[in-house]
Amino acid sequence: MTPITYELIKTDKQTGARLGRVHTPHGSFDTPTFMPVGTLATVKTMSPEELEQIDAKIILSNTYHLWLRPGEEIIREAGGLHSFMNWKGAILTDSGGFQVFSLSDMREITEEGVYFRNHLNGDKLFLSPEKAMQIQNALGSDIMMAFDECPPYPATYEYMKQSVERTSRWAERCLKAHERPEEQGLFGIVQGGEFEDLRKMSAQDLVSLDFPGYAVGGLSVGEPKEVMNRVLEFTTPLLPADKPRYLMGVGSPDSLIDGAIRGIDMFDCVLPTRIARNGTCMTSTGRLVVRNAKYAKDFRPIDEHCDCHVCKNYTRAYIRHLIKCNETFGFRLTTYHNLYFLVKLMKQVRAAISEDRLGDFREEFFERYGFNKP
Ligand SMILES: Nc1cc(CSc2ncc[nH]2)c2nc(N)[nH]c(=O)c2c1
Ligand SMILES: [Zn+2]
Repeated sequence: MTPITYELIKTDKQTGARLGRVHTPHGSFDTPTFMPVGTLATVKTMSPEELEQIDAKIILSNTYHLWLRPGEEIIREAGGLHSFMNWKGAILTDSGGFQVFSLSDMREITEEGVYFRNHLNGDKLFLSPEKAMQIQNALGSDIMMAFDECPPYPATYEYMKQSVERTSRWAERCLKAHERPEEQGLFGIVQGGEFEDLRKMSAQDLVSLDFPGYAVGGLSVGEPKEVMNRVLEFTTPLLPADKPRYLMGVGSPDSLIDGAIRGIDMFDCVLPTRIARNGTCMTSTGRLVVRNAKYAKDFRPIDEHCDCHVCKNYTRAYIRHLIKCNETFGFRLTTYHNLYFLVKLMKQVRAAISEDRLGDFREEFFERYGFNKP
C-alpha cells in the first residue's frame, strides 16, 4: 500500500554496506545517498535547476519551520511543497520534534505532545503526533517522519527508557493519523541513545508496526564518533533488510562512509550548506577555508580533483573576494561545490560497493582527506 519501496541490489563483500534503490512517487534514487537540506522550502542559495544539475534526487524540508512560516495551509493551497518550490524530485520532511528541542525554549513534554514557544515571536504552541501528520499531509512530502522525541545527549537510562516507550506510542498514533498512506510514505524513528537494550526495544516496537522505512534517530547529537559507530553496529541489523535505513543529521564525509559501512542507506546534514555560507569548502584533501588571506592570489579551483561547474569556471581568489565582500554569489559557489562534493562522494561509495572494495576506498579517502592524521 505504501508508495515507498526499496530494492536491495547487492552488499559489499568487504563491509556491511548495501547498494540499493528507493522508489518514490517523485522518482527513484540509488543508495547510499546524501539528501541536501531545504529547511524553509529552499536548499539555501540553490535553485531547483542547480540541484538537478548536481544530480540531487531527494531533499529534506521541515514540518516545524514551514508550519510557522508560511503555514501549512498556504502550501496545501499551492498544491503541496513540490509545486510551491518547483522541485520535481522527492521530498522527505522531518516531523518537527527535533526542531522544537533545538530551537525553542520553555518546552514541556506530555503524553499528548510538546508545548513550547514559537522561536520567532514567543507564542505558546503545541505539537503532537496528530498535528505533525496533519502538517506533513498538507506539505505532500513523499516520505514523512514519525513524531519522536530525540533526547539530549547524554541522557540517563531511566529517562531514555521512558522516552523510547513514549516515542513508540507516538509512532502508533502517527500511523493512525496517516490520511494518505498510499500516496505518502511514513518512516519510524528508532531511539534509545547508546543503550543496546533500549535500541532493541525501540526497533522491535517500530518493526512490529511495519513502517515502509526506518530512521536511526538520537545520533549526531554531540556523542563521540565511536559511540555513533557502536550504536549503528548493534542497531542497523535490527532493521528489516528489505527497507530503507536513514541516519538522521549525518554528516561529515567520514561519517557518511562509516554509516554506509554499517548498513545505512540515506543521510542528511546541514553541514555542507552551513559551512559554505561561512566560506569553508570540502575538498578531496580536507577542508579549505577559502576566505583565508593565503588564497587572495590563488587562481586554482577550490578542488583541483573536482569536475563541478564551479571548479571548472571560478578560482579561489575570486570566490574569496566575493565571500569577503559578503556577495551572495560567493555563497552560491561554495554551496554548489560542497553539495556536488557530497553527492559525488556517495557515487564513489556506490561504485566501491558494486566492486566489493568499500573498505579499501575508506582507507584511501581517509588518508587523502587527513582523517587518519593523529
Ligand atoms: N541528529 C538528528 C537530527 C534530526 C533532524 S534531521 C533533519 N531535519 C531537517 C534537516 N535535517 C533528527 N530528527 C528527528 N526527528 N529525530 C532525531 O532523532 C534526529 C536526530
Ligand atoms: Zn567543485
